[in-house]
Amino acid sequence: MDTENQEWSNESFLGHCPSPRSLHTATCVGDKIVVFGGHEDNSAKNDVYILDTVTHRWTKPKVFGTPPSPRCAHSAVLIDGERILIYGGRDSMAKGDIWFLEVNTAFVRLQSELLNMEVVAWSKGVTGKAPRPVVICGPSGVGKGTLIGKLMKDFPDSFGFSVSHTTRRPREKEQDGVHYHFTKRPTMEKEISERKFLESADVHGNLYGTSWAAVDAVTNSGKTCILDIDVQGAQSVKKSPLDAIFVFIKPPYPEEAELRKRLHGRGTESEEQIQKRLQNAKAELERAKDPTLFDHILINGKLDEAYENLKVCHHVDVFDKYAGDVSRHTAKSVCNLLHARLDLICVTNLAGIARAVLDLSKISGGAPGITRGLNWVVTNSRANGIGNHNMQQPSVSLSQNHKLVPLKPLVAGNLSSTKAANGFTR
Ligand SMILES: Nc1nc2c(ncn2[C@@H]2O[C@H](COP(=O)(O)OP(=O)(O)O)[C@@H](O)[C@H]2O)c(=O)[nH]1
Ligand SMILES: Nc1ncnc2c1ncn2[C@@H]1O[C@H](COP(=O)(O)OP(=O)(O)O)[C@@H](O)[C@H]1O
Repeated sequence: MDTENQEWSNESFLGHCPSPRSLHTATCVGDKIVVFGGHEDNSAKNDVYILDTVTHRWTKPKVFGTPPSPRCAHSAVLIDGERILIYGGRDSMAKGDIWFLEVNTAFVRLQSELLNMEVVAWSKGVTGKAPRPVVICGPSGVGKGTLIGKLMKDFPDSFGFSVSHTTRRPREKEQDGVHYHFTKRPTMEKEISERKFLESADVHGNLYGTSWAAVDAVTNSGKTCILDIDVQGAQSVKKSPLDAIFVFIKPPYPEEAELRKRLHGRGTESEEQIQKRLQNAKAELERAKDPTLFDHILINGKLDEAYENLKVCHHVDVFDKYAGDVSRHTAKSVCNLLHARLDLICVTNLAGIARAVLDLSKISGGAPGITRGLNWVVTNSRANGIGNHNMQQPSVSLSQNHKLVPLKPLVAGNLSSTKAANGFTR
């Protein structure tokens, strides 16, 4: 439809077009239209297609991250020209989850430039302050594996390990898929060139890397993701949007002698390999002095003490997880919320019974990890007052036949005036 001349035309298009479908969404992003999901022949879909309205060409973009489950009848709205928020929908059951399809974030632009193709990236939306991933670094033999093992054993429901890929040979007790994904160098190099890795590095003569899938598997389960990677990897992750906490583990003095003793005690490396690891340890300890990289430096002298200290680093985050709890919101924070109206999305069911506002003003993270900091405010639209709010996710019935609507900015001025531009009263 030419909206200037008010004329319909039947256009032809090039490229890889989506199969016929219904109940999908088509979201305008500049000159492009991004189509997601929908319904075809009794099954829901979760694929993504992009139509360039200038060149009239369809493309199936390269997709990073784990996509949401197939769905139709969902809602979609573009946020800040960068990412499409996808809410709810259904396959055989109604859904109330939130996803972000990043179409123009820094991460997507970089990947698109590197691959010279259309790229999109999925990130799961999480309400409240979901736990931040934790990157653990330290020289070989310092006790990273031992400390992480204790944490995972004591808190299996809270922490999940990002299983790296490596080209080194498995040690006697190591299991493929649990400690590492053991692979061959040509295979890993090919996968790195296909951009399946968040970061990778040559360490002690072997390739190591964290795949997007490894991080997604943990973050999508809602657990805190723990990454055991070297300092080069930490530097790459620092530049990514993963928003992690960085912990460096140091040996007690004399550092080199202690590492040598522990590596000999572990008995998993040859003398030559131990020498190489000790040599690299010097550089790693030096790099750890960079005050911009690490949030916490822990000395693993007495194991129990180091473990208690490590738990303190994590506890900060475990408590953060609950800081966004609905019950903690006060009337004051709702007023603040109204001031951040450009960041709000309204969800209304067609029966008009209930209305929910999703506050996006505090979101953080994003692909390749989750997007955290979302908050729901449910209001009773009949009462038309945000005064009798409660903070909770809409019921699943709200997840059908809904629409996502970006709210308009408030009129300038004091909120205590009787009525705001959108009809909400205080
Ligand atoms: N960059 C990067 N480093 C990794 C990864 N996985 C493990 N490493 C690091 O590689 C180094 C060697 O690990 P490993 O062979 O298990 O030996 P260990 O450190 O002596 O237990 C350690 O510094 C690990 O932190 C990864 O995915 N990426
Ligand atoms: N605090 C500690 N004191 C003494 N030995 C330790 C301590 N922490 C770990 N170890 C031992 O040191 C060796 C290396 O530990 P490991 O966890 O494999 O190190 P990393 O994963 O950093 O290479 C293991 O044999 C482990 O039992």
